[in-house]
Amino acid sequence: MRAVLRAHDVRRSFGTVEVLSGVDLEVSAGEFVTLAGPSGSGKSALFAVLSGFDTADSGDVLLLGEPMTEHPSWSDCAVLPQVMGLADELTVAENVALPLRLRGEEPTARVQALLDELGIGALGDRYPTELSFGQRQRAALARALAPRPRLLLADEPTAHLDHATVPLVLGLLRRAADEGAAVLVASHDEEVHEAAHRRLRLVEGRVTAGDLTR
Ligand SMILES: Nc1ncnc2c1ncn2[C@@H]1O[C@H](COP(=O)(O)OP(=O)(O)OP(=O)(O)O)[C@@H](O)[C@H]1O
Repeated sequence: MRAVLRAHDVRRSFGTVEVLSGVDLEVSAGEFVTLAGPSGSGKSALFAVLSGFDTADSGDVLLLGEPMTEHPSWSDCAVLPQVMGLADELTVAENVALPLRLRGEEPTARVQALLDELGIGALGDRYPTELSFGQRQRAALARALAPRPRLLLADEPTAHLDHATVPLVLGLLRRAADEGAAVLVASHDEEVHEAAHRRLRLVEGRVTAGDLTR
């Protein structure tokens, strides 16, 4: 398997507190990997660095063998942040279609199919502010999946969802990996970790092989 994402000795401090103290990790094409860790351990801080949104103080982040850039394309790296970041001036369907339009494609049936699979097929014409948090989270996932990204980084993708909806989201994340994406998911949700091929854990600023106890 080929590493799509590789981080080596990544360090990041805020003020005098070193949150990431030499993180090493790799996620390969076709893998669904989860990251656990106590609240405040630095999972979101790590995702910000891994997605190019933030810059490490030192260390390397490589996407497809190249240094991570500040704005990777949605096709290379799609991010589902904890704060969902949908564009409020676009409808849900327009939001999901955006990564396709940005690479010059007309939106396809895939946009509606993803919304349908996530149980929000009737909400495509609404604006994000007219949706519940859980519905917005699903719309943001649809947008991340639409361009079939090589790397998908999802921070707490089930945080606002009810029990019936979690399997829909996990099914789509697994399918993205089965179709060749490298998928890394930070979560406190045991159900998410149970669905993973491999589990990691962030403890005291470093990533280790994880287990189901958080
Ligand atoms: N931009 C920032 N400025 C200052 N401190 C920050 C910043 N970002 C994160 N931190 C600090 O880094 C630590 C890790 O935060 P982070 O949000 O990454 O944790 P987390 O593991 O994602 O937590 P949770 O599971 O609760 O979402 C916290 O102590 C937080 O206060």
